[in-house]
Amino acid sequence: MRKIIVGSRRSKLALTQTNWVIEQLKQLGLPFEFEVKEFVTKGDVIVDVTLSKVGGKGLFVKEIEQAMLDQEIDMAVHSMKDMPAVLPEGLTIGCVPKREDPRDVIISKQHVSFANLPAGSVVGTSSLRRSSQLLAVRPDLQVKWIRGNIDTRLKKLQEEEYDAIVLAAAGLKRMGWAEDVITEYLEPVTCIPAVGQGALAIECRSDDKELLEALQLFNDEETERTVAAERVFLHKLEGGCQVPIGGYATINEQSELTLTALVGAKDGSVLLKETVTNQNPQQAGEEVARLLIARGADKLVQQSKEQE
Ligand SMILES: NCc1[nH]cc(CCC(=O)O)c1CC(=O)O
Repeated sequence: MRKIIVGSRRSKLALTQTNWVIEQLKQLGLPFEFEVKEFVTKGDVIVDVTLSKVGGKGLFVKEIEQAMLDQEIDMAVHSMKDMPAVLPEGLTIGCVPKREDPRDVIISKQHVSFANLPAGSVVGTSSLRRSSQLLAVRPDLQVKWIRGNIDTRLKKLQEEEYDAIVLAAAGLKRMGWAEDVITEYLEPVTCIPAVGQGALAIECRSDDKELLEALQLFNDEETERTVAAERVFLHKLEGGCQVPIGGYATINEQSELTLTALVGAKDGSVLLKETVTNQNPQQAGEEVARLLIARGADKLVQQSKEQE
């Protein structure tokens, strides 16, 4: 039986996700053995600077992708939102499992909702997307940068000067911590999630026909289509994480896809949001990008790059 070597970051969340996927693939009867190989990526080592300053989201996946191209590993499970819009030549997303909760959540020390946080409360996040959207509703709050894995951030909330932090529901649910820690779910109308948030990407080599075919059993078409639309938009804007940028798509009973996307100014002074409905993920992503660019989104992205 072929042994599939699965690369994973060493964080608790990454290993939990990787082992969960392997378990699901085994239950679906895939004719493989699996072995996990752990990686400590640049994104895991550099925890003292804002992510956007050290090269962005690619940091979590690059080394694992190189190992895959070098045939040291065959497959990797990533958080979709850590994936750059374009994959390296020779690699592909072999399957997209069903999406977990896409929402952001507030975890507040005193268990008070976002609306009821006292003026001046300190909210921890290192995401421009989260901070700009939250400050747009509550300009009286103070944002303080926070980095590290989700377990580190939960610890910092208790031990450091934060009144609340913002995290993705998905990571907490996958860890089994959601019930214990979440104070409030933020609906996408308030806080558009990151492109791909809550979804996983199973990456493998484009020429690994045997694995690609087997992985199709674990693909969720609705998630694949919604995430595809979001990622087309991301690619058109190519903002990295230097501007507030978000995108969230859903599919209704008529199988129509609705995509809402957001681009903002770094300081939160401008937030542009557009929604489109289209059957076709590629068209939805392109259309929403076009509408936002017509309103100056590309200039916001350009400005933020010049400021770096
Ligand atoms: N920014 C890091 C990151 N990358 C993926 C997740 C988990 C959520 C997901 O899979 O979308 C997280 C933590 C967080 O944002 O709370």
